[in-house]
Amino acid sequence: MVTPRILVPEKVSVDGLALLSEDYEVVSRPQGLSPEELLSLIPSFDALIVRSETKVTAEVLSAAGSRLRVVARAGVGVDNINVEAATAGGIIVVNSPAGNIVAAAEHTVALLLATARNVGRADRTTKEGRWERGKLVGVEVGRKTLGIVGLGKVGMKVARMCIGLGMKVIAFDPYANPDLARQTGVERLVPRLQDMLPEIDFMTIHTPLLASTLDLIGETEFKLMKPTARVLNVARGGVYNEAALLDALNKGIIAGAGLDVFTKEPPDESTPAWDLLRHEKVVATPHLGASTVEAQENVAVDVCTQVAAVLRGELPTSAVNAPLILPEEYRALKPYAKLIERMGGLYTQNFVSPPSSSVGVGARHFELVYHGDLAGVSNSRPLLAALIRGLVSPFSDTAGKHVNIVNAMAVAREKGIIIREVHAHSGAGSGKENSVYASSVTLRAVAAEDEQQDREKTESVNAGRQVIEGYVSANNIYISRLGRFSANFIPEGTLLILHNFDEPGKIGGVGSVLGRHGINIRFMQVASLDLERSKAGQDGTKGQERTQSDMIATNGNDDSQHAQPPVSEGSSKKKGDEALMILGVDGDITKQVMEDLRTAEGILNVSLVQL
Ligand SMILES: NC(=O)C1=CN([C@@H]2O[C@H](COP(=O)(O)OP(=O)(O)OC[C@H]3O[C@@H](n4cnc5c(N)ncnc54)[C@H](O)[C@@H]3O)[C@@H](O)[C@H]2O)C=CC1
Ligand SMILES: O=C(O)C(=O)COP(=O)(O)O
Repeated sequence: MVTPRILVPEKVSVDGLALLSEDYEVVSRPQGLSPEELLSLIPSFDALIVRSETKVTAEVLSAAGSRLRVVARAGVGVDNINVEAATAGGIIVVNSPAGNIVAAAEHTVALLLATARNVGRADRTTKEGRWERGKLVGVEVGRKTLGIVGLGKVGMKVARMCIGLGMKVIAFDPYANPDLARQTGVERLVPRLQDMLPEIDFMTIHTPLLASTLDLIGETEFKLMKPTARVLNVARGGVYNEAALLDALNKGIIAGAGLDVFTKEPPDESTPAWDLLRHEKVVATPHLGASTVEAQENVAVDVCTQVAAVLRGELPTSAVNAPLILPEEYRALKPYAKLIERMGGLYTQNFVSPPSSSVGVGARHFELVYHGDLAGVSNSRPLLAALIRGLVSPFSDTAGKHVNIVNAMAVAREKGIIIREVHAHSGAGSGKENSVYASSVTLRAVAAEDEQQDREKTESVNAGRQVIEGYVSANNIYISRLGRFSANFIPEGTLLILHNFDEPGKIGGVGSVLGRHGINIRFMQVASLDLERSKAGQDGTKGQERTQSDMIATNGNDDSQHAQPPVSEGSSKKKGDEALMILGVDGDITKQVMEDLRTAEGILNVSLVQL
């Protein structure tokens, strides 16, 4: 038998590699490989172990052919790996979700203090022979307010450490577990990003880099901050818009920045990061967040153990692209799992992430109602796992996608999500329009018990606003209801969902905005207000509750998209005048496209949904 070969084109701790070298041939190139070298070497390897510098593109994965079985990321972020292409090629991607989080959090605190006390400049000028005490007066962090964006594993550690430094911590993360945040001492979880901006003295970001977090902090956000505010980034370059950050520092809109990560690493002269690195008000480090002896041992041991497992034909512990459904359940449940996962993704992106740059706060408790034939499903775990994956994925590059039937409950608990399953044995479908389908599913946000006193919230939930219904027909999946609107579309690809007044000219207006930006429209549909059910205030499900799962999710909020339109006094607009336009599009939907759509006449709200 040929000995499996493992390529390691980065510096990975020998403690991990030692676990592999006895049984496998390990080819280590700690200086790195050029993209061309990687392409030519990869076909003769069974496993690839990388950190953040190697770009594992679709081209690399296709050049690998059928021999490559596993790509391991000795760290957290997998944004340098094309996970979709790996999944399509049957290649398992694993990472080390927790091995370096202490290191990343400590580095954040190091940058916090260095930024507050001008440590970088002081060190440089002192070495140059200057003694500039008067120019280097800093600020204290104790009793100051830190705003954390992204209260996941690293964010939570930073919160604990900074509370220890005497800081007041507030946070924004639509998918944070509020109970855990409270127990940790986080004073407040704000429902919208901009709510915290005028208040904070320091900001630190700990989100992954996703379509929804790219340029999360730009010109508008910096302008809302105090001129004394300082910002930190030990997550990923691109979450702060680098050009806007440079401008904010140059114009004194904010006071300083501590940066470990950049859009291009190392930055070259073509990026604003080049000037940021050299800026007087910036303390910069070359992506050192995870670079401690301890963290490197942890992540190396973690991923090398998993690589060995995969090469032995076993399942790894932290697969980023693990299967959702076991093969035997695959055929019967696959379309429903796909439908429910998409409904979860649609929920999060349509109801939780309203179109404005701010992201809202999602519901914590859901009801998942199986109608018709599906009500008889005996093992619904893959369906629940699909829902968790759909709800969580838009906010995560790894946690969401690695949700599978084994770990779904744990992920749900971590996020504070609770899902109540209802098996509706009232014939095929309970809602009027569902009755034509053999099986359909309703996902509805419900008020959590501790929110029952909150009358407004309870009413908004009772009004049945955060509801999605879908069905499967001939193995295709469809959405038949979105909020208060009856619809019929395939939840796939990039969708723009526009809430508007149903008046002539809307379609032309939206078409011309998209045309101007070179966006191709694949399909378009107008969903009208379902007045009957809207009036009833619910979807009338009279399901017989059969199982109750102890799971789940996030913070309740009303959905802005389905709030009443701003009908002015004397206006002739009535409830029935609202509609949803659902467009399937191809092309890059930038912030500018969203802004232009949002400001188009008669448009009340726009969501960008990627499924
Ligand atoms: N500089 C370095 O060397 C290191 C960087 N990292 C990076 O730090 C980041 C965080 O890592 P973890 O804490 O392990 O990830 P995590 O997945 O545990 O936490 C991320 C959190 O961000 C939240 N989030 C997602 N989108 C958001 C949005 N639009 N607004 C607010 N919150 C949002 C999620 O709900 C989640 O709670 C990752 O990008 C990772 O790659 C991690 C380790 C070392
Ligand atoms: O784990 C992560 O996400 C990191 O950013 C660490 O990157 P590195 O392994 O040090 O290249």
